[in-house]
Amino acid sequence: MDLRGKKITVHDMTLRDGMHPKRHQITLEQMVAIAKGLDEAGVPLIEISHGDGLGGASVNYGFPAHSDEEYLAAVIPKLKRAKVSALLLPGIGTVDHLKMAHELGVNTIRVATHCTEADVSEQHIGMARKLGMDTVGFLMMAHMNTPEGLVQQAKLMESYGANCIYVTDSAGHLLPDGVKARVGAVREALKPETELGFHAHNNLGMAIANSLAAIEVGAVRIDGSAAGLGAGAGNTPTEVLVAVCDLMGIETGIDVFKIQDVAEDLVVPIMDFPIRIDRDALTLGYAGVYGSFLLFAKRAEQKYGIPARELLVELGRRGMVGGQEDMIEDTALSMAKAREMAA
Ligand SMILES: C[C@H](O)CC(=O)C(=O)O
Ligand SMILES: [Mn+2]
Repeated sequence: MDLRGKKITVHDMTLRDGMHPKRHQITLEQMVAIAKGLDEAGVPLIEISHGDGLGGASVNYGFPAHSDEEYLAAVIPKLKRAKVSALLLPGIGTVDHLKMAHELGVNTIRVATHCTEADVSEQHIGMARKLGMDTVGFLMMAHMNTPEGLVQQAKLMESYGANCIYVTDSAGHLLPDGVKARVGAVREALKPETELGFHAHNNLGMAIANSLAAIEVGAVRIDGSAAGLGAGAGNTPTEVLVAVCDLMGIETGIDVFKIQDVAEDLVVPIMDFPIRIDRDALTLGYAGVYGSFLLFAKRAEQKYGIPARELLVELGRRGMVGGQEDMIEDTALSMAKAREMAA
């Protein structure tokens, strides 16, 4: 594929999706150091918030080391060029969170919904646009909708005021043809001025290939994460994406070696465990399960003795989606009881 001359905006997820494997415990010092490193490497847009978005601090999603306000207030003044985005899931984040982020200098708001529920994003997208923010609609678990279905959802978000729509492979389940079908269909259906983005998870080892497939059919914003720090087997590693793009003649504006150093010197040392495609992360991709369920399933394995892999397969079979985190423990409990009865 010849992608020479294309320009993309790399959007870094280390300090938001990376909060999942850190159990939302990144310190302010780590956050500032990594954000400054990303900025110096030329990353144009950096996402900062609880892993589940603004307002995610809760029993259901986990309490972070610091509030969204504290992270944003610590990082934003330290950046020279990079802009900051925040994720917001309606139902978790409120319009007040959105206003707080705007007041602290957040440039981009990404309003995330399940891929069949764009209608719940109207209020937040409308408010972000009213505030003059770069406003993105983020359709999660995109493998669970057809290209035609995604087009309808993307059009809704566009009609509410989003100037960019993301196809989000939350489970890392898509293969390049599936990415092309979805991103390509959405590209054809939206206004030419509406940008398209793609967010990958590397659970099947396809994050780079899928990101290139998305660029091929019109995505201009691509998410990455330094050293891949993100839910499941992580996101598209930003440093690998930048190197591959450089070789292919795709412009990112990011320094190939500086971003490697951020990954190696600042991000790998803070990992609580290696971000890799272990059997559980692979099962997320294989069974099409929401990336951030991984640690919940591993915890349930410890508590109820149900192997995380079996639990994840069952969650996939039941079609569980983000927001149903409380059902993970319920499912493990019922599987454990069923085993006890059968014994
Ligand atoms: C709340 C999720 O972590 C958002 C995301 O990054 C995804 O769906 O993938
Ligand atoms: Mn993600």
